[in-house]
Amino acid sequence: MFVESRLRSHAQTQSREYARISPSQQDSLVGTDDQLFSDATHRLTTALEHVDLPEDVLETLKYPKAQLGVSIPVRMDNGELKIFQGYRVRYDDTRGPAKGGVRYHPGVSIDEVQSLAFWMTFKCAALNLPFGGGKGGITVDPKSLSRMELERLSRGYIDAIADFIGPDVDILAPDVYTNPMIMGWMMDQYSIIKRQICRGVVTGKPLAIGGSVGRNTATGMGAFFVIEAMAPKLELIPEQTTVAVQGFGNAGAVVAELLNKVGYKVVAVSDSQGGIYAPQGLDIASIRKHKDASRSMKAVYCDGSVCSIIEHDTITNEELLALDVDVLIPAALENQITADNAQQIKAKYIFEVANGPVTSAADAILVESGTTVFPDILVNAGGVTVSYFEWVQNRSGLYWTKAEVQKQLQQKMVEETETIWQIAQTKTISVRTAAYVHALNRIGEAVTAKGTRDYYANHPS
Ligand SMILES: NC(=O)C1=CN([C@@H]2O[C@H](COP(=O)(O)OP(=O)(O)OC[C@H]3O[C@@H](n4cnc5c(N)ncnc54)[C@H](O)[C@@H]3O)[C@@H](O)[C@H]2O)C=CC1
Ligand SMILES: O=C(O)CCC(=O)C(=O)O
Repeated sequence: MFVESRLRSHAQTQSREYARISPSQQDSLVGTDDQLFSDATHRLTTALEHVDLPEDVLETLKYPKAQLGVSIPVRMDNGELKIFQGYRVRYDDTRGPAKGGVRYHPGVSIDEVQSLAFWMTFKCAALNLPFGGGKGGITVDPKSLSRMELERLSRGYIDAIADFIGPDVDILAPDVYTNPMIMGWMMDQYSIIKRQICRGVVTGKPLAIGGSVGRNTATGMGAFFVIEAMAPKLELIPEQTTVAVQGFGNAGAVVAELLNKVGYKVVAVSDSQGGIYAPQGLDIASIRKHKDASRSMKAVYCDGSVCSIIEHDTITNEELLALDVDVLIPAALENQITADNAQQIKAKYIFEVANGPVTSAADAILVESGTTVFPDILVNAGGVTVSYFEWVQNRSGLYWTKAEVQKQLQQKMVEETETIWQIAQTKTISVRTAAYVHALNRIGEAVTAKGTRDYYANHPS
């Protein structure tokens, strides 16, 4: 009875939100292609075998709490009106307001946003952040827009979703192809609508308007702390450890550079155009500098003011994934390692900096071939952890130093890595399943603490 009425409540929330979207979006919201989401929830089913939680908790977590699809009209620079499709999903808010980034990418769909919001729920619980999971996105190629068009689109998105978000409801942040500048526009637009300054509705903002130092590098740095915490247990000696990184953006470039700085041999890096490879190791700092300046993946070595470009061998993203390296770091998009290419993976360890880069079918193949996967909901959680610090700073009005942010981040990442590793060892389960078990136990505790909520059973309408 309880489960039924709770599910009815889910359905009512969703249909109210459906009413605000176009017929074509309704088709996509009900999910014509829900492969990614069913694959994401498969992880939950696996973890459930190792936790002792009431049926109600598990049933509730199979569905997003609320989802919104919007059409965003944007006046383009040439005078034409274009309509973009946007989404926001609040997956679960049992432990606190929903929290998660906004993605701008041509491949964004409701299925993808739902999956990303699902992962955020478990990520925030795994790290013990007082948040639930949310995510948003717009189906757009941001590289094809001018800066003014991008700003109009970002403000239009906030106009469309303003009633669905809030500093105590659902908090936005950057993800693929969004950045502090866009977060600044979003916070400003929300504040205009609410007629008051609302810093806490968006994290990853520019420092000048309430951002936190260290948020921009937090995802890569968090992943670095996870790898460093695991290195002694996995007997990884930096100078003897080769690394390949797919995706050279906010997350991938930072972890590649930090590893390189402490001696790891980063032999390959890539972006959406492909990658470069040097078996003797790349100088990541110089590649990053050049990429920032020219957007192309080349290595530049400078001696004083004289700089020269070194042409390295190029490789495709598929070739990068199959390199014979010790550590592989997918840091681009989901579904990169699937049943089709998992057999070609030679890396001993995969640290998932991207969300969902390894499918569950691939997971099973990797277990067979002896590759250990450290999951996204742990490895890339540094971003949302510093987002939490930013939200706390916005609420208190007291701003932390870079050293404080990094110290707190390191402490959290190392502590949860150790705990999850211990769960995996004790229960003889994969690190991914251990991370879900850890998160599920915390979510279960929160559900129990809130009581039975028999209100729903007594007020079925
Ligand atoms: N930015 C953040 O704070 C967080 C990001 N993540 C995840 O990390 C991943 C990367 O995100 P960001 O670095 O923030 O994005 P970004 O927009 O800064 O960079 C994305 C990078 O991936 C590359 N890329 C895009 N498509 C690719 C493809 N098909 N093959 C190879 N490379 C490709 C791009 O060229 C770019 O270098 C995503 O899965 C994101 O969800 C996870 C946690 C937090
Ligand atoms: O910083 C945040 O709130 C969320 C970052 C994000 O979208 C993610 O961890 O996937």
